[in-house]
Amino acid sequence: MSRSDFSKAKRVVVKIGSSLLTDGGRGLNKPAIAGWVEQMAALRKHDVDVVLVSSGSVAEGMSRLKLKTRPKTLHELQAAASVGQMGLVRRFEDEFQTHGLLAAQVLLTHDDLSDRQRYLNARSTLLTLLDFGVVPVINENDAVATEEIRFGDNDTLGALVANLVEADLLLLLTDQLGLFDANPSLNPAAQLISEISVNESLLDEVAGGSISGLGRGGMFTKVRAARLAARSGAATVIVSGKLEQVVNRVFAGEALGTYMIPNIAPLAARKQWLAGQLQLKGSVTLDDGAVKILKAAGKSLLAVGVKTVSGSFQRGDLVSCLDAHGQEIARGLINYGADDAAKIAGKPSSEFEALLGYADDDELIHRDNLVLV
Ligand SMILES: Nc1ncnc2c1ncn2[C@@H]1O[C@H](COP(=O)(O)OP(=O)(O)O)[C@@H](O)[C@H]1O
Ligand SMILES: N[C@@H](CCC(=O)OP(=O)(O)O)C(=O)O
Repeated sequence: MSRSDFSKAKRVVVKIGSSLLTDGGRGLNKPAIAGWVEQMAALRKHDVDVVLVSSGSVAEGMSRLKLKTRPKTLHELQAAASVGQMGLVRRFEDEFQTHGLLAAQVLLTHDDLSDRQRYLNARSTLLTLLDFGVVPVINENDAVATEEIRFGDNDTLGALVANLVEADLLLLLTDQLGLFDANPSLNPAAQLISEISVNESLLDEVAGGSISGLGRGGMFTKVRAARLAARSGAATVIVSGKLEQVVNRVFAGEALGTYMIPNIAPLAARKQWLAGQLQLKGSVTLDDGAVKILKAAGKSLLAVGVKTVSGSFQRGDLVSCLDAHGQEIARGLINYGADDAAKIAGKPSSEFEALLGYADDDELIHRDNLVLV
């Protein structure tokens, strides 16, 4: 896909970051919100489905509660988010209404998307809203999201939503012109990267964290988001939400921001869901033979190829498969808990019964539950 194809996109996820929405921490930037909504409404007029992922609940809550700095404790953050979310959705609802559009609030936690059934439920709800012509306004359900079940940043949430609704385009609107070859907030000589493949390993070096105290993930999570989105074939553009008519101009193919080219083979729907799982419960280190077999794709992981097991996980948990250098090569849902996996590591399945007193699946991780990274 090249930039000129963006105009053919039928479904787009627009993510607006905290750094941008909050007018430097002084509550919501209302004129800017009106501007983005106007542009999204223009897309709707051309029958493009629009899903909005908006941050800003904590920042708006801080402003309403007159807190000068971002709260430190989780409960204060959750309280601030609950207060702020009211202002956020109200603002979007009012703005969409002026264009004759309905908005719907959808709050998600990581837990909602890591459970396959709930993932599918969320998908059906979002698709139904789009069928109704409604613009879903999504944020993390901060009021209940504890550390273990948080996305933490909305870039990741935006990418998983792009997977869920099979969007063509993910627009990450932020406070910088795009992704630079170094953090421009720290290095004035940094250069904007106009286009780059999501596969490019350089990305891991240049994408730093957020220093504003408002945003959470910085560019690190935007790069990860672009890679996740690419798994369902979505193109990602990281671009400044401060540019005049930015959404329409990106749609028209103008070379703004950073286009993260999704040139990886898209995964089947179930594997996209697996790839979007973030909470690893442990890891298994493989011998070189098993690494080769997994990389050749399409094969299950057998216990015989495992050298060591670490972490405390249960059957069905997500674990990482590492090579001898500790590099992750795949992740998947494991068929044995950590203690049993350690007992059968390096052994053929014919010995499982003698070692464990029972024999379950032959595979440690079945190929349907395994995804290369
Ligand atoms: N290579 C980079 N290019 C651009 N910005 C970067 C880079 N590395 C780190 N950053 C930081 O990422 C910030 C944007 O991320 P963040 O504050 O999380 O915004 P948002 O709320 O929009 O997600 C920038 O303000 C900048 O400080
Ligand atoms: N969900 C929270 C925090 C999300 C957040 O800050 O994300 P981001 O703007 O992507 O760095 C909020 O609405 O304030």
